[in-house]
Amino acid sequence: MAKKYNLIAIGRAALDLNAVEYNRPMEATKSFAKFVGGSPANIAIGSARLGQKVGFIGKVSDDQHGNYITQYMQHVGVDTSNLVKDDEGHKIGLTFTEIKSPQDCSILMYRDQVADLYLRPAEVSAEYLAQTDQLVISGTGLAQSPSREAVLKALGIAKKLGVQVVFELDYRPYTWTNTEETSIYYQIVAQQADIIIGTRDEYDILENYVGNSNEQTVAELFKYAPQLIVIKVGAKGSYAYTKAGAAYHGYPYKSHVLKTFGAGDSFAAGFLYAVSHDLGIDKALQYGSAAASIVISQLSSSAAMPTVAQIEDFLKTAEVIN
Ligand SMILES: Nc1ncnc2c1ncn2[C@@H]1O[C@H](COP(=O)(O)OP(=O)(O)O)[C@@H](O)[C@H]1O
Ligand SMILES: O=C(O)C[C@@H](O)[C@H](O)C(=O)COP(=O)(O)O
Repeated sequence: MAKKYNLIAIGRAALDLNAVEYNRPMEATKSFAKFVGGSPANIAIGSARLGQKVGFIGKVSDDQHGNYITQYMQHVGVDTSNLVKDDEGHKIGLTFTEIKSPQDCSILMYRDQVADLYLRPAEVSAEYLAQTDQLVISGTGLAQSPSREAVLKALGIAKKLGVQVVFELDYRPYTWTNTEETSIYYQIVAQQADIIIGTRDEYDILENYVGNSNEQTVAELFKYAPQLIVIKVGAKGSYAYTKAGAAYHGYPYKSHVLKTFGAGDSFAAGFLYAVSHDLGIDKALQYGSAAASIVISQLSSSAAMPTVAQIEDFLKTAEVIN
């Protein structure tokens, strides 16, 4: 019988405050526009925009910002029954963005004592996870307890129930104490995940070593559960590898780039949509690249997530970056 959800994501839902005045440093930016953010929330929203049935496990502040995030996610069709309100006064995470130029963008995160990292294991429901085909785990959820144990509980339940586990490495240094610790927890989850998605730099963090080739990285991970591994390299595109030995190159598409953040989350939503619909790995990489090109041409990450029709339209005229 078909499950109620194609995908449930676990991790942070937060706020993006995106510079409205571009091409200047943050010090000179006066106006910021508010959007829902947080990598797993962006992936959930992107997936819902693509018509996937989506749920979310997380924690938001018990205030106007938490209300806004919950309401926005409901508005785009993400189930928020397991997006709980913090009862200990923790606040929402904030991400300020700086757009100095389309090539020179950065984010500044305020993530001290943020509500998402206080998600408790007791707030992860096996009944909820039994209703999904896929669980998307964001690496940042492993950064601190009790969120770390909540994520590991979700992983254990998913494995027991045969739910496909996707690990989005989503490395944000702000919330980690040191990279050795990150590597330990990343390896625990990566070795049990069915699909891993991350940038080359994030795999270096996972390995706690800089210098491995993609082939060395995937050969090591394929000794464990993973069946499909995606390694992204920004404007140079992406690579996908299967345990059966196939390798694919995802070409990036030309875009009227406004800013580069949001690329990874939209890529994940597009890629996972195509994988869930058995469209093949080449198509999945095309969907990921196209979704990313669309999102980086707009101010927001979450609000710019494309529909399937937008991706298909884009691909009709898309030009590959060589
Ligand atoms: N400047 C760019 N122009 C076109 N596509 C891009 C650009 N930057 C990223 N992308 C697309 O987005 C994907 C993910 O970007 P990447 O920067 O690797 O991830 P993240 O945003 O997670 O750091 C890339 O594989 C590529 O398809
Ligand atoms: O993940 C965050 O908390 C910040 C995001 O909401 C923000 O939109 C962003 O930086 C997304 O960038 P990406 O991970 O490169 O897609």
